[in-house]
Amino acid sequence: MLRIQKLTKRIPGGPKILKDITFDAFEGDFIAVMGGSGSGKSMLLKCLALQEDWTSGHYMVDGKDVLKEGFMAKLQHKRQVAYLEEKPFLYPEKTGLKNVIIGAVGHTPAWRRWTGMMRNDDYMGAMDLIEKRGLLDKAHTKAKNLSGGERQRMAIARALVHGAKVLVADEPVSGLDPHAADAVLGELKSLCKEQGIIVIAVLHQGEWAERYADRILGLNGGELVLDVYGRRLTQREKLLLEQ
Ligand SMILES: Nc1ncnc2c1ncn2[C@@H]1O[C@H](COP(=O)(O)OP(=O)(O)OP(=O)(O)O)[C@@H](O)[C@H]1O
Repeated sequence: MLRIQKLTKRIPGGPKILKDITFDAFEGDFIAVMGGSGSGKSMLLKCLALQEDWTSGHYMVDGKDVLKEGFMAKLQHKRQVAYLEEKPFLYPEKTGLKNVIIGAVGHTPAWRRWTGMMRNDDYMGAMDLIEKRGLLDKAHTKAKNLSGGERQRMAIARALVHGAKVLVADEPVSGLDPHAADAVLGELKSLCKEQGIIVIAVLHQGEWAERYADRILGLNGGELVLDVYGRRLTQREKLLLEQ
């Protein structure tokens, strides 16, 4: 379980970008984050993935505040939170499989990334993840020849290769056609329901959020202005995100 208490982020010498954000997330939750441009959505995900320092707040993971723990505990938490970018980088000349195995910068020794050498258990683990994403027939296809949706699903496999329990995804379906977007979001949903992974995804389109997420968090000007469970947003709530 994650408990985010009063997360505040201020850029040194600049304004507060996130202000006292507080919410809990439980195993298997699919949480959509919505808000206008510049409302702080990406910064929230980066803070959750510990890619950005918090100015203040408490980040409770299974009862412990990871911000107060030592370097190793922070590193361990970082490994448990996978960060999926809007357009994840895959090495275009390498196969989907190799990308899944060696692409996770920071988790794989540099010499193995450069040489592409793989251990048998790396291979089996990656193939298993690829198969679960329904991409077995694409495992040996070069990344440059994968469709946008396939690339995104391959990137999901890569994000999970180190056993993440939380997946934060920044606009994972932006630029995809509706069919591919459905496949990606269906994939994220099944990770929540079947494996208990917490997914926190920035989704621009309300209809995706309403169809797939259990809960919608709304940001405006760095503040949490909405926390809505299992229902469509009202017109008034939609306006809160725009003002
Ligand atoms: N490193 C930084 N230095 C200064 N300002 C920053 C920095 N990172 C983000 N910001 C500012 O913080 C605010 C929130 O940024 P963020 O990227 O989280 O917005 P967003 O909601 O994801 O927007 P969009 O939907 O347009 O991607 C913006 O005003 C942005 O300019």
